[in-house]
Amino acid sequence: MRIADVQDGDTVPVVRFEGVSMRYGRGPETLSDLRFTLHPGSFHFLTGPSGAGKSSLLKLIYLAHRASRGRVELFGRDISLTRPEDLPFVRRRIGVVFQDFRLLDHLPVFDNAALPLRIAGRKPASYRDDVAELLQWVGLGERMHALPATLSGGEKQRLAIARAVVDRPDVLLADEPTGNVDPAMSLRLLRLFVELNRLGTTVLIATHDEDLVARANRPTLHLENGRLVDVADTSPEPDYDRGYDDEDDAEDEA
Ligand SMILES: Nc1ncnc2c1ncn2[C@@H]1O[C@H](COP(=O)(O)OP(=O)(O)OP(=O)(O)O)[C@@H](O)[C@H]1O
Repeated sequence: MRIADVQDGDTVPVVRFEGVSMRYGRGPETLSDLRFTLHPGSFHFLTGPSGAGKSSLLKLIYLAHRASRGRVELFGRDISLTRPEDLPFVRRRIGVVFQDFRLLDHLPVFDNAALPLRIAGRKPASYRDDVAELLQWVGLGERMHALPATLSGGEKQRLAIARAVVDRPDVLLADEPTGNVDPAMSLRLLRLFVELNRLGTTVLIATHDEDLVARANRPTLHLENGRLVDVADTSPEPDYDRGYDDEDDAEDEA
């Protein structure tokens, strides 16, 4: 699949970049003339060498940074015309896994994972079982009462993922979500992202994990020096379960 392969449809795109550039301060352009569209329910990887601008692109979508040129649309709205007081509502529709996790150190694992639900005003009784099940799935079932400071890097990463997906956001942005986990857990997390996508979430994952990209067989946005370039589609058929079966699940969850 090539980046120009944008499906036509009547639905409003979730993300649309038209000639978007950005720079940090007065520095050179970090991203230049980006044009792409993410349609509802799509699943893309974002690849490219270190420093190519992957995290910066995610920051633009998450509204943590403004474009210096061009037009960024989220959910059909031109972000430059959106009132500042409305931006938190836009952001709430986006689940993010940051490279540095951004966990709340004073809250135990369970409360960190459940935070988006609490912010949305849900009562704990309505989500307790769902959050526990999700934490079980990401291998943190035994660590629900632990504080983040006592978790390994991989555990923190899995907690950050659980928090990002728990409220089934309209969009999931994940920056190197499998950077700290072993290959079996990486596949498990891929299955979580695929399932979330099946339920309707638009997914964009920045990664260096070539195995993950090959297994998922989803279209790729590829950055080089801050510009999107076409990549040839050489992926095999989707194969989420290779080397991984339900018995493994049962063992992990036992
Ligand atoms: N806060 C910042 N201030 C100034 N320059 C920055 C800032 N953040 C990133 N950059 C620069 O922007 C460029 C793109 O960085 P970015 O983190 O987006 O790349 P990346 O593709 O995500 O890299 P990696 O794969 O290593 O995470 C790099 O040259 C980086 O040094």
